[in-house]
Amino acid sequence: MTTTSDATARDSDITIVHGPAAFPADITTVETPAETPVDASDITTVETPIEAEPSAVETPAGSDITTVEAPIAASEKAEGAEKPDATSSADAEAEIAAARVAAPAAVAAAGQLAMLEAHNISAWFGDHKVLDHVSLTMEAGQVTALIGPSGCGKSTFLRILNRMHELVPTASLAGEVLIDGQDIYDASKKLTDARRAIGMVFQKPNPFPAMSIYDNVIAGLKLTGIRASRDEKDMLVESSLIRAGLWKEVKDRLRNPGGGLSGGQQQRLCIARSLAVQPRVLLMDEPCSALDPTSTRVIEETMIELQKEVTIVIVTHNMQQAQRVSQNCAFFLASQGTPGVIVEHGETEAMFSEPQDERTFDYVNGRFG
Ligand SMILES: Nc1ncnc2c1ncn2[C@@H]1O[C@H](COP(=O)(O)OP(=O)(O)OP(=O)(O)O)[C@@H](O)[C@H]1O
Repeated sequence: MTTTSDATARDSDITIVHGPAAFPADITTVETPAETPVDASDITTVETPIEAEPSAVETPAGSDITTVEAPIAASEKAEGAEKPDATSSADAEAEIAAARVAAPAAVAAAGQLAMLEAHNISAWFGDHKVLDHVSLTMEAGQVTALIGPSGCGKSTFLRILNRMHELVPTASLAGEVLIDGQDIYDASKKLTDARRAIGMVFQKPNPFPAMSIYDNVIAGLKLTGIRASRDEKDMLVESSLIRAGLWKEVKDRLRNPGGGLSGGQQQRLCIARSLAVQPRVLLMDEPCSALDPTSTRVIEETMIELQKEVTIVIVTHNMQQAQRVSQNCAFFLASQGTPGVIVEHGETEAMFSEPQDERTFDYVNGRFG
């Protein structure tokens, strides 16, 4: 057990992790061109190298210098922000951090479906407790949907599952997250291993807009310094885009900028980018909330295909979506200023047709939230 936080006093017998201390210390900033065609505000602090020429983003041979800048936006949000922007710089930086640490070993681990377990997770932002002893098993090869009203801690819980919560300077947590029985917060485990194995897709698509579709997919490899031949890269790009359900639409324009794709295509490009580093779990934080119904349907179909090879956890406010894509469901609630808890969890079908708790019944039937 590690204890690195003043939160220790609250739960002295459980793992506490705090703030950016565990963040990689070595920093290389990568800049996004200011004139990016789409949503540059979402990603400007994850700065892409100059004009996004593929060669320009190559990590120097044999080096391990590419990493992420401190989570500036996170500290700003900590000052009373009601809800963090899901596509904040911290998010994008963390995604790059995850990509950064991908290693050939991760590729070797691919194909094994992973079970994720959260035990007694409590979480704080400063003194504000936002989750209270939340436990949930996310079954291997299945989609688990996290549902509940705004502010009940779903995103916080999701970010704890791959150690992104600690990017917020005021954040602390207690509890355990196990991937196939291994605690990702164990002192002997690397932060980077967790982010490598457990990928994340955010609410708004955040590709590098000026970078080509091809280079967006393999951005993680470049940033990690993983060496691959041109043929290997070609195969990885194709397989990742196929798995993300985007290949047919882009195979003839792989050198076009990622920012030129539609919103739904960009989100699938981000999924492909996550898949390229071979995660065993994919966390998706309202991945369709910025998309039109057609794009949403395509992403949902992609998720249904992907669950055969990657365990998926999705936060969604869309009850129909939860029913369409998930086998299991957890209903979070934070009533009247109390920290979020899981009121009920189980098979999605049962949760919607025969909920055991009246509050679940009311929520899934649209009576509040
Ligand atoms: N960076 C932060 N700093 C301070 N408080 C935060 C931060 N992020 C979230 N919170 C607070 O934590 C609580 C849980 O937020 P969280 O985003 O996890 O809820 P949510 O259920 O995902 O909400 P939504 O459905 O609106 O996305 C809220 O009270 C929120 O204001």
